[in-house]
Amino acid sequence: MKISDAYVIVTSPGRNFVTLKIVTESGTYGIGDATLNGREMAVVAYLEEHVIPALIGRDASRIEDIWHYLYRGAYWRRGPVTMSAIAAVDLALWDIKAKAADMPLYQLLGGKSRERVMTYAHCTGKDIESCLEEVETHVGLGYRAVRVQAGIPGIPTIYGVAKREGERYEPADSDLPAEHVWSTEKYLNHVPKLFAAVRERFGDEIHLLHDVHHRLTPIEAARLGKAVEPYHLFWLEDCVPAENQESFRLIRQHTTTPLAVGEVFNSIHDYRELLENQWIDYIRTPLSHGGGITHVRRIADLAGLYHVRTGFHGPTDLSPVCLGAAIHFDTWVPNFGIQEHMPHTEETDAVFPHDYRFEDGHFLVGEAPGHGVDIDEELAKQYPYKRASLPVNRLEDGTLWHW
Ligand SMILES: O=C(O)[C@H](O)[C@@H](O)[C@H](O)[C@H](O)CO
Ligand SMILES: [Mg+2]
Repeated sequence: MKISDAYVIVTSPGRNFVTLKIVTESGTYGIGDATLNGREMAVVAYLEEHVIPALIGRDASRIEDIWHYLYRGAYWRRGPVTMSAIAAVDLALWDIKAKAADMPLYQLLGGKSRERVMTYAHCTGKDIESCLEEVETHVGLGYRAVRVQAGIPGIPTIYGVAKREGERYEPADSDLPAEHVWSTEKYLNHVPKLFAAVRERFGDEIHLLHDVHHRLTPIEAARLGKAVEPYHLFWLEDCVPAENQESFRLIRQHTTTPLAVGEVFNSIHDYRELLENQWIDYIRTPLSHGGGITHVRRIADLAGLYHVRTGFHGPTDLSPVCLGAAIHFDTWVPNFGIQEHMPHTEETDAVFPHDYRFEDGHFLVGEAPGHGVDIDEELAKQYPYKRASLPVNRLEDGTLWHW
């Protein structure tokens, strides 16, 4: 199973996606997602200049060896660009191996641990009332879990809420970074009211989640975790920037609100202290940023020792290739928790034909050999790359903050 060709496809059906295709001598091919939102072309260059030339002629069945060749062989370890590039190769190789075995990927991983994959939807509104309407709609669609984010009085733009009513939320929404304003005080005073309103209207059954998007200090995060305890959240996500894993000791000492972290992590080492000290409850690293299946399954296994479950990142800036592979992983992994679900646009779904299905708040894995997601290369050509950047955030006095 020699690799005879490999190339990168950049397409922008509504937003940018980077896809790696690896072809073997027999004609069997696999595809991997290499999209790193706002830094897409860095991964393209890494793949084209440093990875693809080293892949040609290698045995595609040696996934583990190729992983270590790319990881150790780079000398420069970890980092989102490197780990996204390695992930793309890894996902494509698992796709090839499963196709060669004539099996859906979840079978190769160890078979089904569950019949379907619970997802959570994004419910956002400019204020509490419009957010409640969103929850109503999504409960009607069958979701058992919703992420709730609302506009904050006195803050003009806020993470997770679309710019204009009726529009979809898209973070990378301008050529150069848009500038947002942030006030921790206003946010902390408002969020508990949002959760009180949601519980009052929808009762205790539905799972509620919330993303702080790295904006608090540890003691502020502890205050928020305590304040929302009566509304028993499924999780509070990224409550502080997590380079300093030790921050979570303080947060954990103060609150029983479950904590999720890791959408910007790319290595098992980013999690070690968090897991060993039992400071978190869910890991978020998506397959496409964490070195692929080969590496993320090791993180999931380590997490399992500490009762920590998976809750993979699944925004629209990860392509259907990443989502499709994640649904196979979620179907297999013993310590599954939940899967984020932000529906892709029709244009995106047309470029990436796939066999996973969404039904009643859950994903159902497909039975096609491989990870079940393909790319229509002709259609992809109709959507040229356009630079798009994530916003930056400033405090009201102009200080640059975490977005
Ligand atoms: O929980 C989430 O889904 C994330 O926080 C996203 O909304 C990120 O902001 C985005 O993926 C950045 O590229
Ligand atoms: Mg998040």
